[in-house]
Parts: sequence; structure tokens; C-alpha cells
Amino acid sequence: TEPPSQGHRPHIGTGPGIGTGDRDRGLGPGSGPGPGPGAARRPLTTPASRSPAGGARAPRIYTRTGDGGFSSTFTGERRPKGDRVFEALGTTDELSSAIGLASEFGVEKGHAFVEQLRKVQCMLQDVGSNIATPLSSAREAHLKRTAFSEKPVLELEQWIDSYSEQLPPLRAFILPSGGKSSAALHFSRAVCRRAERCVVPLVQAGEADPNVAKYLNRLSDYLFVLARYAAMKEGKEEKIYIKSEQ
Ligand SMILES: Nc1ncnc2c1ncn2[C@@H]1O[C@H](COP(=O)(O)OP(=O)(O)OP(=O)(O)O)[C@@H](O)[C@H]1O
Repeated sequence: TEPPSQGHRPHIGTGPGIGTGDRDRGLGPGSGPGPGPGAARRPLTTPASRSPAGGARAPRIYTRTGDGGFSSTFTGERRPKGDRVFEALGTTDELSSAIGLASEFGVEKGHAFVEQLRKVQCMLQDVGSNIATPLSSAREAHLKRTAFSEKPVLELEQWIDSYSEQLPPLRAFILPSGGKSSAALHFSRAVCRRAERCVVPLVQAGEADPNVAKYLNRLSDYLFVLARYAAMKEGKEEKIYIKSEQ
């Protein structure tokens, strides 16, 4: 049995935590959603991964099965890549990438919150897993592997409260600014809100768990206070909105 981190088909830079349908690889231990981009990769055993002489080649990350503009959900459905499930998955992936960049800026400044951001990126893999498992085609085993609870929402709330207590009160609209860490966190916040807009219709259609939408809603608040906190810690000025003379 493979460890869960190797249990899904390779997908670099695509949907977090999702794999192709179990149609291709069976649903069992280590075969479902799990760590996505950057995780260890299972060698493909399709003909594409064999050399002409029949010897094993280095595994390829592409199968070409998506070239026609269709891809698979975790439940094995083939859907057009323009489907809202892939839109939501792709946006969640963008969000994690934006947070990754903010986190790297944070590392340069020695911010302790980078550990929280790493945790958030892991949660976003689970967000992707839930999105990639539309309830309409999910079986019990799919649901068990991709459930998303309220616990991470509550943890975000604790983090938000603790930063908020340390911040100066808001007296004006803040513009995305305040140094590189802060500005990158504001950018992440904006991507987060777009991810939320993609997920809400799925939740309203009963296709994704309401806790996923809650998590993204809370995450944008967390990213907002964290952006302000980063600016404060670095002694950087937060630019504010000034109404121009018209
Ligand atoms: N453009 C996309 N945006 C968001 N998610 C995607 C996109 N394309 C595929 N996915 C999701 O990410 C998973 C892995 O992506 P991958 O690129 O391997 O899929 P593919 O395009 O169907 O296959 P291949 O690249 O091997 O032809 C897919 O199973 C699907 O759930």
C-alpha cells in the first residue's frame, strides 16, 4: 500500500489535493485526494511511461488525457475544463500559490506566522479535495476521504482574534501596501475572495461542503489582519485611501 502522499496521479500546479477519478486507479488506501502540487509522485504505468524497449522510464507528469479539454473529478466524472469545479480548483491553486509567495517574503523577514501559512496551504489542499468530489457523483468512500469540518474555521477565528488585539484601530480604508509581505498578503486576500466566489455556487448547488465556503470567507479576514500585522511588525507604512479632488 502506498503512503497517502503518493496515492494520486501527478498534477503539478493544478487542483490542490485532487486526483483523477477512481475510474483510473481504484479508490483505496493511498489512492485519493491528498497532498497535491509538490507531493511525491506515483510512477505512471501507462504505455506512455514505458521506453520502446519495454524498460521502465522516468515517470511522466502528463497523460495527454486532458488535451481534448476534459478532465476528471475525484469521483471519476469527465467534465469540460471550463466546468465550475475546475474553475474553483484552479482558483484555490492560485490562492495557495499567492500565499506561498507571501510566505517566502515572510521568511525573509523572520515572521513566525509563516508556520500558520504553511498550515493554511495544507488546508487548501483539503479544500481542493472537497471541491473535486461533487456530492452528486460521490460514493461513501469518497465522502469519507474528502470531508471538511468546521474545526479549521474555528482555528482561523482564534488567529484573527489574537492579531486583531495587537493592531491599531482602523481609521481609514487601507490600500494594499505596507511592505512586500503585507502587500503579498493583501494580494492573497483578493485571490481568496475570488476563490470564495467560485466555491459559493458549488455549495449552493449542494456540490461542496458549506464549511469550505466558510473557511474561505474566514481566510480572507485572516489574510487582511495578517497583512496589517506584517506591516506593523516591519514598521512599514500602510497607505490609506485619500479622496482625490474631482
Ligand atoms: N485547467 C485546470 N484547472 C484546474 N484544475 C484542473 C485543470 N486541468 C485539470 N485539472 C484538475 O487537476 C487534476 C490534475 O491535472 P492534470 O493536468 O493532470 O489533468 P489533465 O489535463 O486531465 O491530464 P493531462 O495533463 O495528463 O493531460 C485533474 O484530474 C483535474 O481534476
